[in-house]
Amino acid sequence: MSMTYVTKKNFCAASYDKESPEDEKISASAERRFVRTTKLSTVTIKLYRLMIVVRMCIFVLFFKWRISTALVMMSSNDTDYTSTVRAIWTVSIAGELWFALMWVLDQLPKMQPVRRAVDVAALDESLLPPMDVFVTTADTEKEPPLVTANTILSILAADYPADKLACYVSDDGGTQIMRQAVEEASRFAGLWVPYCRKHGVEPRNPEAYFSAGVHGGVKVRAVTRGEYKGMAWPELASDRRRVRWEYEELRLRIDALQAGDMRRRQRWSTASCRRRGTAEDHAGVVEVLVRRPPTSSSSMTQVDVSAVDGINDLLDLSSVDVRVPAVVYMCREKRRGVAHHRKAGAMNALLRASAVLSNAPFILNLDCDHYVNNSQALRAGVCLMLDHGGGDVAFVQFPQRFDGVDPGDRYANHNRVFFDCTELGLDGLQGPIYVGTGCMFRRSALYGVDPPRWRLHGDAGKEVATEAGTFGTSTPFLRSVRTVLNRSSEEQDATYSPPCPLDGGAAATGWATVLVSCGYEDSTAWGRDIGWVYGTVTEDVATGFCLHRRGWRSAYCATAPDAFHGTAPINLTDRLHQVLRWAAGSLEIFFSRNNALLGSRHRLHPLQRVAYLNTTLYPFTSVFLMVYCLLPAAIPPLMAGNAAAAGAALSMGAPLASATYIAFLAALMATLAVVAVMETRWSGITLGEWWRNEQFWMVSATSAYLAAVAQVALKVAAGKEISFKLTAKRTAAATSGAGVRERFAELYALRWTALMLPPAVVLAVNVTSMAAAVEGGQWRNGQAAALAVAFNAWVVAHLYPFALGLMGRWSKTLSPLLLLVALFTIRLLCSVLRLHTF
Ligand SMILES: O=c1ccn([C@@H]2O[C@H](COP(=O)(O)OP(=O)(O)O[C@H]3O[C@H](CO)[C@@H](O)[C@H](O)[C@H]3O)[C@@H](O)[C@H]2O)c(=O)[nH]1
Ligand SMILES: [Mn+2]
Repeated sequence: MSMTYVTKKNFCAASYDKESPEDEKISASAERRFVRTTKLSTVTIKLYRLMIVVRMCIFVLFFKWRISTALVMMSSNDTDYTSTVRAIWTVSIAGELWFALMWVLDQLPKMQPVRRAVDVAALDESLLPPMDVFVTTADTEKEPPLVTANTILSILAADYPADKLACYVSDDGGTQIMRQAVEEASRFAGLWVPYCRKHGVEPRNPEAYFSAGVHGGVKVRAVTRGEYKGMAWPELASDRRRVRWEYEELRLRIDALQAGDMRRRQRWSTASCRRRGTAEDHAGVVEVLVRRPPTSSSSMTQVDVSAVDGINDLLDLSSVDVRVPAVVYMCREKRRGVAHHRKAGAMNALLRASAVLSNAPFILNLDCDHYVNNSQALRAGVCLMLDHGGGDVAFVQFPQRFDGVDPGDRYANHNRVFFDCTELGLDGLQGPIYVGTGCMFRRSALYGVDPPRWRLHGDAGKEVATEAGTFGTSTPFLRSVRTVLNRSSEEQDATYSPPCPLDGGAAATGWATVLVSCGYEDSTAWGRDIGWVYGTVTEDVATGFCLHRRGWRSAYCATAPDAFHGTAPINLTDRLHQVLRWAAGSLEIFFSRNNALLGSRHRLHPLQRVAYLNTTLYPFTSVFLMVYCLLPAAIPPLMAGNAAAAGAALSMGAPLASATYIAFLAALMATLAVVAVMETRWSGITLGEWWRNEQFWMVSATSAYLAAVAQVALKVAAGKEISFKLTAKRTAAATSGAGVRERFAELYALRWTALMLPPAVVLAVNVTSMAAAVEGGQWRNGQAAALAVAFNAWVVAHLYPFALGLMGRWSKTLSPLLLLVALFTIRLLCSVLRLHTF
């Protein structure tokens, strides 16, 4: 089966591109070509680059003119108001400079995209390396166990050798119901996995598979005879019916578990005494629920897994591989008063526990709601890792795609501009930024070693591994680290067999339990130099940055169909909390030792550094935006009683200069639009998606980003930690069968009206003070007014999704209120322009 995957390839600066002797050795021994790369050099991309350069030239001319005019205005004014006039000009120009800078930081890293096709069919079965998949879950209320169970099932059923795959579930909530749910899922896997293999069904998440076609409006994915990939078409219908029946049973059982748990809230008891534990205080547990199956796939007989008891009565699986990959349940120890570092802490615990159980050279991380949507996804990631030169790739980031977003995507959940433009653009440099779920890692990279091309003497990792001060004191773990670091990248494929059989032996689980105890990381380098990075709520960006800074590359892997699917927060409360967390986390990174401007001058690609600067600075724009929008309104009160000074502060003086200003404004807007159109052309996103993104950016900038700046200011000044508020994951079941209106009912809740206040106040104040100025004849020159109105119109236009959310009934048609706002803006613009011609 051959599938075409389109992504883009990493290129570092030419000087880095020299192959190390080790690389040459590898290429000589095996000509590995799983990835085909072509530089994008269409007319569109050339025009795109040209327009970016043109716009940057316009910036230069604009600021030259703007600053010189300002200097003239400031020097010719010697009234009592000189300092105020000066301050207003300075603030105003500072705002414009910031907006220009942020645009440049955002655009530059996108200028060199390349296209990459991954050839999964070329990847021989024997080359597939062992893979550990980490699933994180933290709260059974916000993250229903059924969702996690489905994710686990999709992983177990992925098209990957069962003896090379292991699924680890981290339960940060420490609830026994989660463990039971994982066990239920593992048991059902005994039926589900062989069924998927027999009929080649997709997607391999039972909930998504069985509900395809149930939801109105949601894409239907029923297999037709033409697409059928399995081995017994006539049997498909009856097998499907039986498996569906069993799945319904599973669903009822897990729902019943959850209903029962509501009353009892059973958690693992605390470590210190036999008290009942809480989410923040409970013992560490590691349990192998399904052991690793025997290696030989020729033994098609049933294996020793209780899960498959009696399945031959249900389906004919006589010629199907019925082996199920290993499943491990893990709950790290937590104690009150001891920092647990949120998801990063959970990932590090998983990294260590898996090291003594299976120690696979590659790791895939999926949040509990992100399931495998394309069963070949794991292989696609492996292609990028094993390709010639892939030894320098620390991680492969897949785009995040979401189910069940409202058809209009009014809160820009799909994030297409980020994934399809920014991440793709970065793939042409040193690689995409790590943004959490759907990311495959090279284990050795997480142990803090240099990538092969920067490794001077081949085995720099050896000394690191022996230091208990770096990795902690567990001898079995140090042994496993040494195994990983001494293995060359060539050996990280299938020629390597896992040292630990994952047989559920007491010794190994005992070691693992020690490794997930909460004191294990004390006085070690965990969270700083190795593993996932602590100190920020966006551990993903920080971890990726540390890897890139060491000289590692990353790769972007967009597959068709999408590799993984997850749920997105579709109500505004959750969405804004998510955006707030990302913004606050970014600023935390900016104020940490992982600031993009610091360190490793020669290993980080210059434009990669620019991208990280942009990623960690963007929330500040909200402050400039608010000040800039409010400024024109603030002038008349500041200048009360002195119309001449107010005029000086507001205007550029001569009408000729004013015409220049309008011309600049038009040129800047036009080039912005052209660049956007070009971007949609080369990346394949639609103009609507681009616009939605702009709109939601404005919504966030006038709300969540401001809050993030405040939160981080509090952290920097008073040390107040930023919390990780989990996003609620809905079950598809909760919404199945309902109409679009009911399913997105939350969107129409009026809860967030308060958020409309800041922009509404800005608009109202500006309009009132403008009207007053117009009446008083103070504004002989219309520039400041035009500026204020243009900005207000921009803000209002961006609040469109908001307005739609508030007025659900008219969401499909043009709402009367919006029409009113538009008319009002046009009227104001007309009067300002007329004013200008006087
Ligand atoms: O103490 C914690 C907190 C969170 N999680 C897990 O972290 C994941 C992400 O949480 P979610 O609420 O879904 O956040 P999102 O904003 O949807 O996630 C994005 O942003 C996060 C960083 O802010 C990344 O960690 C995620 O991988 C990325 O998908 C979930 O699986 C949680 O179970 C834990 O395991 N322990
Ligand atoms: Mn999530």
